[in-house]
Amino acid sequence: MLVHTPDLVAFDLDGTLVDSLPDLADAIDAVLGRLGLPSAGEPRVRRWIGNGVNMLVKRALTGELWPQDNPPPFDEALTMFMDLYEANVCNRSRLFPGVAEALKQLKAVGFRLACVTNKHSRFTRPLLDRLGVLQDMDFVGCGDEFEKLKPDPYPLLKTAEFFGIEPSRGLMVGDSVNDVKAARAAGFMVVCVPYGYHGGNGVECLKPDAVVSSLTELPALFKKAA
Ligand SMILES: O=C(O)COP(=O)(O)O
Ligand SMILES: [Mg+2]
Repeated sequence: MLVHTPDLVAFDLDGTLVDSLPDLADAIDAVLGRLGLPSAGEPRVRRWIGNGVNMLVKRALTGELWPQDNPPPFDEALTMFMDLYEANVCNRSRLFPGVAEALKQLKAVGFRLACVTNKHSRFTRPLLDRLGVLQDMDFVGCGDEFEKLKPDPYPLLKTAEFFGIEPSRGLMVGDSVNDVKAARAAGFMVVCVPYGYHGGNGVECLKPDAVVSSLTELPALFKKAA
């Protein structure tokens, strides 16, 4: 349940708006292959998405979820991944069901919409554009454009500032612990989708204000709010 109807709805990208796993996994496996390392495959890459591109590449090189240092050959692997994924950012990636309709509907009734992602700007706008939803966003903030990534509240606080709204009037819609922690620390409301890349446990464990199985359920949720 939401305490009130939001003035601003900020969406996470990977695992919330877009099922980007197939293209991310293909690019990671291509990098690993070029380095003579065994491929990772979609189930493992799924768990590595969400903390930005540097962390994704580190995780792929080490196989660890929380690697300490930059493992060699990190710089080479990162450059390779950036170029490969940028060139193949939307081969198999698709909007999750209901996303296009929900964004158009929310926009039509006057909500301000943003995409606040840890994804790099080299991938984010081209991907949203290819999937036909970039024009629905009043603001797009990417991982490399903020001083800190989610779960830090900084990206959401900057987004609220951009719109000139109180953080308590903002809603974050996301798929992972990073989104919930960022929203709570910023003072945003938070709703989760269960279909994304949230690791092993269900999103209910993250204690969001609500869980929606499709973004098309958001308007009904807002109607019930004060
Ligand atoms: O890890 C990433 O690059 C993107 O993650 P996000 O869109 O879920 O914030
Ligand atoms: Mg996500």
